Amino acid sequence: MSSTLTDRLPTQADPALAPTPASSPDTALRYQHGFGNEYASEAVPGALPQGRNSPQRAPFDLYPELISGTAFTAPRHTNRRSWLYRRQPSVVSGRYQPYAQPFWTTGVDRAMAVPPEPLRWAPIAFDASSAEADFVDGMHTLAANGDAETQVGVAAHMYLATRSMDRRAFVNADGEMLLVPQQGRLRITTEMGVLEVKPGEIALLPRGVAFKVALPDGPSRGYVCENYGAQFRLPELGPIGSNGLANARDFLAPVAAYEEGEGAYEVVKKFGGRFWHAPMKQSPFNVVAWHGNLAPVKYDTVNFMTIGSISFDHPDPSIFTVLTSPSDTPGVANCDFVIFPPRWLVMEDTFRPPWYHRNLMSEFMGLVYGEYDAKPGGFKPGGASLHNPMVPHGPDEEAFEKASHGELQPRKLDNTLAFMFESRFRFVPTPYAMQNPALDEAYADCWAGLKDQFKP
Ligand SMILES: O=C(O)Cc1cc(O)ccc1O
Ligand SMILES: [Fe+2]
Repeated sequence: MSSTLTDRLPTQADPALAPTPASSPDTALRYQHGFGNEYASEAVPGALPQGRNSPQRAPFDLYPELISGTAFTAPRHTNRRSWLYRRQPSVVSGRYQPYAQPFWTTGVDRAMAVPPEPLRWAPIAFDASSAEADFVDGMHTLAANGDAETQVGVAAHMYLATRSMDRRAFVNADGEMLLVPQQGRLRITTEMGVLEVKPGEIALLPRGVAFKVALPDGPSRGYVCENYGAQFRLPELGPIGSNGLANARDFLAPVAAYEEGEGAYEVVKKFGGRFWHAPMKQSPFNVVAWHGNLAPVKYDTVNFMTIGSISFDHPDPSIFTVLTSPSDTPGVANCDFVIFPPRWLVMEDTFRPPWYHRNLMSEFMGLVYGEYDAKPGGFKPGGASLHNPMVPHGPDEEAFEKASHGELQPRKLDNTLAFMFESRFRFVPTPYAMQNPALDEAYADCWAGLKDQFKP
């Protein structure tokens, strides 16, 4: 059944709308700028009520529906909600039945014995479980912590998707989803409109907002942070000042777009760690206008204003934080999303790669493209590494040798994008991850040759 999206030009009711930056590849798509703004968008002029949210009858007899991503009483600076004006409310649905998705797990698995040593995976391959899988069925949890019931922790997943979702939608009631594509673009249709992301860009999809994913480039792979905790937000900038790192204006939210075309939908819902599905007679992408500050957004990491040392020493990687999900303890994140983008290294008399270290925080890392300076050989795009609390790690032998003896000219680390999901909670790898042929049994050998070179 074919369907088209009505994506008419924005109207006066779109004050936040500005042209998409020239760097964007999305010629057909339009976006609104900003992070956590009061966005407003109409696919049909006049569809947004003015001056109130729920008039006795909304324009064009649309149904107003409020989606609250935070408690009604959350402090104003964290409060997120949007008003959707739709052809039918979301509650119009068939009955839910259990749905099988065995590779997508939720929260800490206390029965799992986690080795207290560094773990690393080669690129996770498309295997039998991902043949003929869409974004939902192709999701594979590599590691998770916390508990969706108590709204604590995150999971690190890898999607291995070969099929677009057609008349199938997904709703995650357990957490928001931060998508980090590694191979192939994703065209993400959401209740609030359509976003397209390519490797190097990220998408942040709010908890509870229905979406579906099409794959314009065919088989697609990438990483997902499913966040059961407080919503990701921009970090405080402290002495950095009022500009820098990820600037709010570079985040892009979609404009309202509703789907036309006939045919039933299947809605798959993740709810309390279990999966359910229900038939729907209508498309859930039936929102004609919306306003509010809860919205899916995308962000191109080329816009990250990277700050580093211009004197000496290697700074803590918190300087590369794009988004943070705080926990109840100040400064100790439920999860930080940190990137290692192209940048200049200019430090004098400094061992420039990461130091050898142990950390209270747990570090799940992935590589979108290029080489990571601490592991030039062994860490590959599409792979992953996991350094849990107090697990020692650092540059491999090759990186140590080069960085200890190389000439300290200014040097550009170019064509590289690694990232880290850093959490206060230990990541527990899944059986899928621990039994995966990509698990690098020889990871520890990359440090084995580091000799005692003490010369008193
Ligand atoms: O371990 C890693 O590779 C991530 C990391 C990078 C860095 O520059 C400093 C600390 C750190 O944990
Ligand atoms: Fe580290």
